[in-house]
Amino acid sequence: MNRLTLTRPDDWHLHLRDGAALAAVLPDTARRFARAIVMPNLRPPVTTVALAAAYRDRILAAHAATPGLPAFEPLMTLYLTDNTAPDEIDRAIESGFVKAVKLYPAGATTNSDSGVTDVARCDATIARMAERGLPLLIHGEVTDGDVDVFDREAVFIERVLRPLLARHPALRVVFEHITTQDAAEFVAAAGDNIAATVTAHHLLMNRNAIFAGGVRPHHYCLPVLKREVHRQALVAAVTSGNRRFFLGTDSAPHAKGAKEAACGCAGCYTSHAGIELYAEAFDAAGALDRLEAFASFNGPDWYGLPRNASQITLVRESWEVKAEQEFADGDVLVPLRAGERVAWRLE
Ligand SMILES: NC(=O)N[C@@H](CC(=O)O)C(=O)O
Ligand SMILES: [Zn+2]
Ligand SMILES: [Zn+2]
Repeated sequence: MNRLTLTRPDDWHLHLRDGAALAAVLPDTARRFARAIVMPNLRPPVTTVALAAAYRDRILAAHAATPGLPAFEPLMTLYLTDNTAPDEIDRAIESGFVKAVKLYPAGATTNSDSGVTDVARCDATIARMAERGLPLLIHGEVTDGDVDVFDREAVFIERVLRPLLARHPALRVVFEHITTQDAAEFVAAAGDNIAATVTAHHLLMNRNAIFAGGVRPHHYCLPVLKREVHRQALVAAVTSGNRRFFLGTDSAPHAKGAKEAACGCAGCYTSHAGIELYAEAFDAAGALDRLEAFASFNGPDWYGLPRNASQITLVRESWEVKAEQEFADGDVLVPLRAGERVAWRLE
């Protein structure tokens, strides 16, 4: 197969940032994806429906400022804090544009300082979410100092996620950017209320990529890349036909200077090849026929939204990724595969 026409996909986990950075990265997403679940980890975080409405307007303005882009709908999220009130959940549902609430364990990842210190403190608010069917999107890593960084996701399942679901069995959860066999098996064994997003970079790389010939800051993201056995388990999960796994790029742009530093930021930028990289991963697994469900059907079906009506076409024709691309504040960003080739091209 050298040409692949798909229902236009959606990105169920995306960082668009704000201001000039937003304007710089949004076109890459809008050329490929009709909708995206937009992460709320701005500074300050998007903690209320009012802040989400204003952020949504800035995204739509950035979209309108680039002529010729296909239509794009941002699906907004709220950043859960220890102080998020149950009423905010009602307001989120009434808004129509807030589709989920995001749980960042405090200190787990980029801009998570205002995150949740102990999820039990949020029980009343989470109970309201379970009652009203608003999904909780989870960055599933513990931050306890006694836990090895490569084990943070697996330990999160036992210490936090299972107890949370025991308290709220009807809660709808997306286990975000899963990176381990443990998480893939947990989701596969769970009920219909539990789903997961998987990034392209976790399908394509294992942890060797962080140290290939020297330290590679542009391959550092959270949760960090894992062993090959885990990468294989993720590929098996997304190509299994299970409808509770769907596409979420976790494209997370940072300025080049912030990545190439003594203490570099976590996040891989992948929106420039947001669907093409997944095509490579599915192709390598001999499962291109499963890509459309993963990229374009499973997400909207789980969220209860219509599938997109338009299509995109990918061709098996390699192209070279730019060494860097425009970002913000006079700095550039370094996209994944910078200076190297991607095997599939968007027509
Ligand atoms: N994935 C990352 O490594 N970074 C994300 C945050 C996140 O999704 O955890 C970011 O906002 O930069
Ligand atoms: Zn995360
Ligand atoms: Zn993310």
